[in-house]
Amino acid sequence: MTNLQVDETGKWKFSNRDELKKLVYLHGGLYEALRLFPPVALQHKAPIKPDILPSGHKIKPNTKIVLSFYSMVRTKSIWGEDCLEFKPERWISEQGQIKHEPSFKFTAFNAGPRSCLGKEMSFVQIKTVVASIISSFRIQVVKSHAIAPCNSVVLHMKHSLKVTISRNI
Ligand code: HEM
Repeated sequence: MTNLQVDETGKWKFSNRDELKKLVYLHGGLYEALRLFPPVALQHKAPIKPDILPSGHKIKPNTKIVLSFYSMVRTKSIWGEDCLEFKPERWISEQGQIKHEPSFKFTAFNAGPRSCLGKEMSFVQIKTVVASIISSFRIQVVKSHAIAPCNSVVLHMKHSLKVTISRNI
């Protein structure tokens, strides 16, 4: 295992997954973004035979149950009083290590046997790309820009995201 390295142009170099695991705050920021804005914001399931939900509700076969992941992350009983806040620290333990949450609580990749097969791979890619970009560029959201979610199957931004980009000196 090698340390994070900076190449001759000042950019970070990553040669293996262990190095990416050291970027704890980046991990927290990415998980927090996916927590508050899960790309798959709604999910539906239907039992093939009669079932009883943890709430006690009896469900007939083929009844469609819609789960709102978008609402779950905004529920105090699940994520706490500060559930609406963007807090990367939520994902960092007191020892400064990455903190894990059960997949039935952090549902951005779904949970159970049909959960996302690309979760680990997507984080390797996202972390590598984001770390490379922010080591070279400074990105700031345009203050007057209205940020709003768009009604669609996959959650995306109604007015896109306007930013200014400048080179890190
Ligand atoms: C941030 C990135 C990603 C997010 C948030 C995400 C989220 C999800 C979610 C919510 C599901 C369940 C969909 C459903 O049941 O309706 C899913 C399934 C799946 N994802 Fe991802 N995904 C991501 C990236 C990827 C990547 C990069 C790959 C492949 C390299 C991938 C492969 C799959 C596959 C194969 C399934 C179907 C699993 C099954 O049905 O057994 N995903 N993903």
